Amino acid sequence: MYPEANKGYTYEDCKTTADWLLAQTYIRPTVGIVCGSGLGGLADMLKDQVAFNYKDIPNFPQSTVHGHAGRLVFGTLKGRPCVCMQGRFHLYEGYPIQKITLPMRIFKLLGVETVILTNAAGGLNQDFKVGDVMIIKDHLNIPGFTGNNPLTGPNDDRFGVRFPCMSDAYDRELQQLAMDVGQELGYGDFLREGVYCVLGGPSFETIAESRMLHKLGADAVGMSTGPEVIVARHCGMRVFALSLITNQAVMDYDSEEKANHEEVLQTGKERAAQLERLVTTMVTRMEHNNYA
Ligand SMILES: O=P(O)(O)O[C@@H]1C[C@H](O)[C@@H](CO)O1
Ligand SMILES: Nc1nc2[nH]cnc2c(=O)[nH]1
Repeated sequence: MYPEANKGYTYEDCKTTADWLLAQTYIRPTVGIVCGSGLGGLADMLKDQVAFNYKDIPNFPQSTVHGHAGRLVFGTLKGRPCVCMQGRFHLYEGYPIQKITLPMRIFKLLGVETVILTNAAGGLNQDFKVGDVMIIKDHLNIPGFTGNNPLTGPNDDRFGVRFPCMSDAYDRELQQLAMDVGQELGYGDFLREGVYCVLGGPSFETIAESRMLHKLGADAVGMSTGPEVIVARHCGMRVFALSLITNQAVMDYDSEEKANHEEVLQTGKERAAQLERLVTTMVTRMEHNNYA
């Protein structure tokens, strides 16, 4: 009924991977974290680490992008059991969309209840500056507009319903928590909120494309996160996501700026410490407030 290309991993495939991981570590994570480009330092915050190279995990794809180490790290953040992807997968690496989102289903089967995703993104909102941290309140999933949605293909009800709602994709309590924590830590000057737009990449946007995306309501543009959020929500996990604005999308024909991956990684390095503190504090508070 469905073309072979749209066949994702089965429930049993996902279970094989999750059971393999559960057999290798006593840590039972309730929080899953995904590190964006240049933001892998988040994983180093975990204590009592048990780490796996992606190449050693059954069914797992490999990281091919500089700034994505390709390690799955289990550990604790202030006592709370977590699992952290130090490196994610992207459509432009050539993986089918079901493969880049597979880790979300593995998270679910490991017992994860809340997913925190980070990414590097280009700023479209003219009020944003490089180094700003944008709490994602919604997304535009452009690959989905052309039928490239990670839930395409047979639906397995053990994961979730055929037609999942996405108007509540980004958990509002967790957005508020991030705002509160950010203000307390003195990050108010660079903390923003907005709409993230996913494109397939790997080419950065033309000036006309950036202008169009801005007109469509996007505040930042990137190459990930949206598909992962769809799969995480499909299987009932709470989602919080943020973008580090690593560069300004070029919107002006007189501009001399040129988007490049080195700048993306450099901005990640410069903001890493604050981002790590924000996420760590949020995870601690989630526990106190019985989030998750
Ligand atoms: O994994 P993320 O979304 O953080 O990575 C972004 C998009 C591209 O992979 C890369 C471009 O510099 O950064
Ligand atoms: N598509 C896209 N992805 C990014 N990741 C980091 N910066 C950018 C950008 O400007 N555009």
